[in-house]
Amino acid sequence: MISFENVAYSYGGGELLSDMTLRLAPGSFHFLTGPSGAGKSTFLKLCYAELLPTAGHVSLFDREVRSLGRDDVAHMRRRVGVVHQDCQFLDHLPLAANVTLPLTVSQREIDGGDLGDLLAWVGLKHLADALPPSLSGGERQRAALARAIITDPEVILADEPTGNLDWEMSLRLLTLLVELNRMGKTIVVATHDLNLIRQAKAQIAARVLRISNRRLQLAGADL
Ligand SMILES: Nc1ncnc2c1ncn2[C@@H]1O[C@H](COP(=O)(O)OP(=O)(O)OP(=O)(O)O)[C@@H](O)[C@H]1O
Repeated sequence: MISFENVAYSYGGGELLSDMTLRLAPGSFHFLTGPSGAGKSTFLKLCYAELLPTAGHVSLFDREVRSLGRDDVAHMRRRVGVVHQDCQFLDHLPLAANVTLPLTVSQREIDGGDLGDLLAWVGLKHLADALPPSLSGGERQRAALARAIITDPEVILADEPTGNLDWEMSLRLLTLLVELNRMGKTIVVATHDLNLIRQAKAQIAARVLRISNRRLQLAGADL
């Protein structure tokens, strides 16, 4: 699905990420950990071609990202759903319209029943008409997840999706991600929350990647 071969990334100073080699298999579930500023968000941006590596090769669905034109990137992005750390919304549009925005911009539509099912699945059907500023942190995160999966992507990348949530809401979000993985989606979740990782590992065969000293390591079974 996504592969890195000796990938490095630098924002201009020294290398932030160095010599990373990895293959994310279809249907896998990975957590990505590492200290603040280690480069977790940067890693995810490399995964969806928001950034291009400064050395090495990133392939998305067997295509080298540097060879992709603008249309190819747009097409690839539909196959990758991203839940951003800050999950921004258009505040003047109701939640339902925000969730369907990725379809609207590509001039596609969703059946009203399917949208209702999706909102019900994330527990937000009763808030379909609410404006984003009135939503709680947990509601925003679940809306961001619904928006990320409305295009039925094969891969879901989530950047600190439980960052500001209490434990109960974090578990609720984790359950949704686990269900998506059981449906066959490939998932990568960047998180600081080791308890969340332990909880997930009790339910699914999740692997834990750690960025340490610019390198990618596979964390041991102790987590
Ligand atoms: N656009 C940018 N230009 C220059 N430096 C950047 C840019 N974006 C991020 N950085 C720097 O790169 C480093 C890694 O940032 P990144 O957001 O990838 O880390 P992170 O591991 O996700 O951090 P956190 O856990 O705090 O979210 C940080 O030092 C950050 O300041």
